[in-house]
Amino acid sequence: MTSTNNHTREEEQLRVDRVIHHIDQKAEKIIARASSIKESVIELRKDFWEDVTVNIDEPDDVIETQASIKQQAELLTQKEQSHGKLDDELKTLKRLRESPYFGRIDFHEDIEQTQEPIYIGIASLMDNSDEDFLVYDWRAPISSLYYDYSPGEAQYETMEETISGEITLKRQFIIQQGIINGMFDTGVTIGDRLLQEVLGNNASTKMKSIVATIQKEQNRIIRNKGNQYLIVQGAAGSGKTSAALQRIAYLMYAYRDILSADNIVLLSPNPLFSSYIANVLPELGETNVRQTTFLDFLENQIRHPFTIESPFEQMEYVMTRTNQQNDSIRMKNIDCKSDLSFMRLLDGFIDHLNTQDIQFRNITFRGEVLISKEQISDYFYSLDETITIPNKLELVARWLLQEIRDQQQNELDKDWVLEKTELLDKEDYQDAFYQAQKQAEHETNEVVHEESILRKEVIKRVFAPIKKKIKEYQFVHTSAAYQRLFTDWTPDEPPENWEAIRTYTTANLAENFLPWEDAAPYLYFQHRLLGTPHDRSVRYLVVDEAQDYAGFQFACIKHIFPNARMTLLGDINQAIYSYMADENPLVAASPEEASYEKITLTKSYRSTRQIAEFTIPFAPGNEMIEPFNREGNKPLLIQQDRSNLAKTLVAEANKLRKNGSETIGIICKTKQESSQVASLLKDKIAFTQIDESASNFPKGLLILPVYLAKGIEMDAVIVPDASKERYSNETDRTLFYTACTRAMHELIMLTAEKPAPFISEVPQEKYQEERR
Ligand SMILES: Nc1ncnc2c1ncn2[C@@H]1O[C@H](COP(=O)(O)OP(=O)(O)OP(=O)(O)O)[C@@H](O)[C@H]1O
Repeated sequence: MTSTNNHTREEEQLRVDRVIHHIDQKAEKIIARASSIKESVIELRKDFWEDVTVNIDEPDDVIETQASIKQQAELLTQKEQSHGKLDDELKTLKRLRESPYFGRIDFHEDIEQTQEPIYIGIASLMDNSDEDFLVYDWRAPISSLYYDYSPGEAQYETMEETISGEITLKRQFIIQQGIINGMFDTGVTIGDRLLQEVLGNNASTKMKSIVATIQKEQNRIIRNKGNQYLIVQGAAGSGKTSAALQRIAYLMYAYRDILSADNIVLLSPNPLFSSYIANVLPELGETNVRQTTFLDFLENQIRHPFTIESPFEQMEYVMTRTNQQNDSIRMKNIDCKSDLSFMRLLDGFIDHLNTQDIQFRNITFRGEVLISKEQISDYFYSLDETITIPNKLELVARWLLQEIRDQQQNELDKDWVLEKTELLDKEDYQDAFYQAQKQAEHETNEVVHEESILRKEVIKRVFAPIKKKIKEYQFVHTSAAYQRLFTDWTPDEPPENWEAIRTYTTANLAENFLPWEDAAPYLYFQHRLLGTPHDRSVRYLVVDEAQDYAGFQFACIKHIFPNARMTLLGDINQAIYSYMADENPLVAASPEEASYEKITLTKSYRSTRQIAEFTIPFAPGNEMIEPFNREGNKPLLIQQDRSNLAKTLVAEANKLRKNGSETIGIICKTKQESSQVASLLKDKIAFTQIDESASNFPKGLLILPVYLAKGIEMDAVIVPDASKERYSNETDRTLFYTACTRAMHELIMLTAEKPAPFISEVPQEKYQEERR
């Protein structure tokens, strides 16, 4: 990599100046257009009622008035939308003005024999003639050259063809406030110098976009097309989350005519993480996609008012259990319900329900049973066995609605109906009057009375909630049907400990409580029973931290979104539960999948070389991990007396802060340990304790359990108890690995006893040791 000379730099700065001048001119024009639209919007709003013909004397006039209002409202919406678009354009120009581009390639096309410098930035910018690109969007097909090739032979794909040629120059820029502050020509691979700069910065409390330094292997993820499942296994800090977000931005660009932010759902591990990444897409000029956690998703989907345990509460149980509890029924329940074999068991139970045992609810009206659950059950089970349960339920619903319509007729002339008409409001009376008049014109034999119309209105309203419940299949008692699985049914091949699991689950259901491991099975059961109202708006699903989904949970997601394309990103080294490993999609991407591709990211960017070299020897998986070459201090292991813990933590935190660390995480194994450390440090140093409700984290000193630190990063990490007592088994290995790999620049571990066994797997020269 060579620094370019001053002359070239001046020329490049002149181009930046020209582009900025062009941006300013363009912005002025847009502002003028926007203000004229704004004026016309104000006018339209002001004169809205003048331009509308309002006449409600006759029914025909009412219809005309409605049409006129609709037309006027549409005009207003159109104008407001084009104003919104101009506003977006202005925002993009503002971002471009700050830093118009970050890269340049000179590409000599084989066929065209042309060579134009191509400048690449966060959005496209055309010249005045609207013919040539002053800046290419980083997602444009030609821009992939920048990420995929060094100078020399290169090619890129357009929609129609592959274009080959030669890159004769590849240049990177750091442009801030319109000034080139750094400029490098690259000979071999892109980015080292720029990457060094970027990665050497302090951690941020919000994730940043990486468009200027996307690496070739990351670009494969970002621009991946064609496969229904894209599975990314990547070492800690290899840029999985970053690649996922740039991929979303890429998809929104590449498929902009058919895909919007609403069609993409991102499943993230916790609210803290959601807010951590919330700025990336807006920074790139894109709208944020729908983000949810799996817990929120389950809470929204499950129809029974259960209290659902959070995954963190489950983890806390798993990690704080005593030795005697290792074999507890809770652990057995987790094993059983996380496994795909439980899904097969549920399928068997569903088959059984097809012939008997579904629980129904009475349909009541004014305190009386209108159609009893027994009648519903009889009707249901009289239907052909070969029809699926959801299809039979549809037939039942149709039958029930017909019964209700008959009942409506029966009730129509009763006295209570007339009494209720008094509760209708003025408009209803007016409506009834018009309708009566209109019908009278057509019906010659019969006189239509307003009263009968009003009665019908009352009946319609009173029965509306019942009909709604029928349409939502609320006549099925899903939770009672589920309960039968554990009380009245014996599977052909009961899982291990089935008796104990039955008792445990029945007790929880009686309390309306779903432990975390039961939540996905219940949702799956609900979907299989009632049918899946496929959310067709979800076209892409991106699942981050995918290693933390049990086999069952992932299969449930696939069942609910059978047509969505999915990108699953995770790191098996950071999986909390070892039992999930064999069924996790990251490990066992099932070959029977229609179309899947697995990409492995091995280069780790977050931590200094010293921290990465310390963590690699005890990484739980066998995947290769390559540290990025950024220098720092060796990790420090401090052996000290337990009574000195508070003193050492305060001293180390202060030292780190003095040396430039802005975000320092004291990462504990559990919430319990976090609370102990917090009470120890109270009044001795300022800190923020992060719990699972946190949706933001500030700079400074943070105390948090490792499972909430997933996906985020800090300048410095202190592990307050790295002893063998705290971290010993294989699950602890992944937790310890996750904690250490959150550190960008500094890693300090304290122990009062023998250190965690994994540390002894690291060659002694890879860390420093101190006794205090
Ligand atoms: N190409 C890149 N250019 C600049 N920075 C990068 C690049 N790739 C990754 N990084 C940086 O490396 C850090 C780790 O990235 P990210 O959080 O996306 O990794 P991850 O694989 O999701 O990590 P983990 O699994 O440990 O949570 C971030 O600070 C990110 O900005």
